[in-house]
Amino acid sequence: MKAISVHNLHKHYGQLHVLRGLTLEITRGECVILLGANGCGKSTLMRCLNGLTSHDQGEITILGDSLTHLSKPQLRQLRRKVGVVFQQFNLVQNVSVFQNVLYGAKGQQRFGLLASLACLATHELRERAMASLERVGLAHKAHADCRQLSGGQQQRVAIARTLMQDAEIIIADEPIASLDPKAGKEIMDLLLDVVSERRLTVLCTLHQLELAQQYGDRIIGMKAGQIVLDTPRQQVALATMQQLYQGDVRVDQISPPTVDNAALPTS
Ligand SMILES: Nc1ncnc2c1ncn2[C@@H]1O[C@H](COP(=O)(O)OP(=O)(O)OP(=O)(O)O)[C@@H](O)[C@H]1O
Repeated sequence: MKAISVHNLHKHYGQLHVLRGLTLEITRGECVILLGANGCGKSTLMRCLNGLTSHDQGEITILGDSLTHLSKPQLRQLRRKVGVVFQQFNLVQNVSVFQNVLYGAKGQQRFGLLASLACLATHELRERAMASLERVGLAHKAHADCRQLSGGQQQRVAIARTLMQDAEIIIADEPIASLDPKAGKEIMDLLLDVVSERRLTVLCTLHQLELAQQYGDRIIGMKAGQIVLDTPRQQVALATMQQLYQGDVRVDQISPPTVDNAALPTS
């Protein structure tokens, strides 16, 4: 079954035509890395997939449900199945780590931020929040203020929050962009471990081409609002991916996937 299906997607911001007939399918359980130069429309696509931004034309189907035909309550329900991890972590800064994770359960049992602050969560939810924090190695920081954490630790909290949410799909928009290389690799390792344990589907944008090759089952490349590269990671050469970032290369000049990759890891 397809986790994500996008057909002929268009999105404008005023006169700016950002997504230009984008079509994409992601099967359940796949880990897909999305590459593309600044401004090509990656974040806009991610936001459309999560229903945070509305699209102008085209069809998005998430876990079998078309976003176009959902009522607002149904959309809210569907959003719970799509966890998001952002570059800026998007944590509530003036509350504890534990409360941030608990907040991932919003929508379950009419549970929201106010309830998390007022400690109204059930025993079961609180146990799950602590187990999520343990899974990301931060149980000992449960009562710390998020502002006291490093960037890598804050991203761990964001991942724990998606675990709490019981998401089936994780959309990660440059999750390691603000981290140093070591912390970035640790976060990618954690994310991919969690994803494989729970058989989740991932769509993750990165700008680090070597990491894309290391972590993606499949690599897709965007240019000017369209998918111009779509290939299993074993079949993509670094040079092909680099073409996505060369400003003077037109969409129709991106090389097709090559199989000349003796130097690339195969697993
Ligand atoms: N809310 C908005 N209103 C107007 N223009 C926007 C808005 N969001 C994005 N844009 C513009 O749409 C284009 C695509 O932006 P988007 O953030 O999707 O690109 P991106 O590929 O994610 O870039 P980056 O790699 O820098 O994050 C850019 O030109 C951006 O300035």
